[in-house]
Amino acid sequence: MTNEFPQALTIAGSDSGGGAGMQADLKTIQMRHVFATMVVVAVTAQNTLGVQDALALPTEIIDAQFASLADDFKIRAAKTGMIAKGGAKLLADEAITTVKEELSPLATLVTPNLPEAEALTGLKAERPADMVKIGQALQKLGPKNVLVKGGHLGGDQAASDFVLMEDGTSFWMTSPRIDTVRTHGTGDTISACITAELAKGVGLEQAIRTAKGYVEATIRDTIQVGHGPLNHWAL
Ligand SMILES: Nc1ncnc2c1ncn2[C@@H]1O[C@H](COP(=O)(O)OP(=O)(O)O)[C@@H](O)[C@H]1O
Ligand SMILES: Cc1ncc(COP(=O)(O)OP(=O)(O)O)c(N)n1
Repeated sequence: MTNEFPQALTIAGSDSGGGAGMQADLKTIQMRHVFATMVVVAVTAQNTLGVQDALALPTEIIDAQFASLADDFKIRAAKTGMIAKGGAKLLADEAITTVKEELSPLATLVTPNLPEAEALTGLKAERPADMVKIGQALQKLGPKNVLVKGGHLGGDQAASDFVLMEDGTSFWMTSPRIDTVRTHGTGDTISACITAELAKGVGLEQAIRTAKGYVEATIRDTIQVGHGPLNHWAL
């Protein structure tokens, strides 16, 4: 008997520009040699400059997509998320409470950027050390593991992310900050890569480290498309 090919799920919105959302997830998961399935929850009119419009899909068609997948696939890891870096309103205010109180406690890992972490905890990060307190506050909401992404600290500080694991251990992942504004889709890309690695059976810490390396490569190896998407072919 052959081993079943690893399968992962992304529950996401569509980005017409192909740089973030479910398109970034699909490209990333494919690059990790995992079969990607998708539940589309919204459609956005978007490009690498920003989000121009968005429409949430009716619950019935979202439920139908889950039912279709359940009938056919053996999904080993799933991800969701839809708040954009630029502050574009992809999630209704009342949904933030749902994310906090109902979704977070179910998660193996949450991967907020700093504006998202602030919305969830009320804590602001001005320097890397503040990210430790944020990680601890987030873990109290119930997710087992927390990855606080530091891309928004800006300035000349390195791109440092803080990880707090279920057993209380923690580690930093630091990479040189690449001097670019072309980072649209980085949040989706790092979490999709983690999801794909988990679907393959890789341990969580290794999956997170692999994803940090992959997202750095997608930012560094630029391609001439529009105003500059990530390069999901990067290795
Ligand atoms: N200019 C950059 N150079 C290198 N890595 C970056 C840069 N900007 C973001 N990153 C990395 O990309 C990932 C996502 O970053 P972040 O901007 O914090 O989240 P989001 O894309 O969700 O807004 C993190 O691992 C972060 O360290
Ligand atoms: C449809 C859709 N979903 C999610 C995002 C957010 O993507 P993310 O990688 O977190 O951040 P941006 O770099 O895209 O702001 C999105 N833009 N679109």
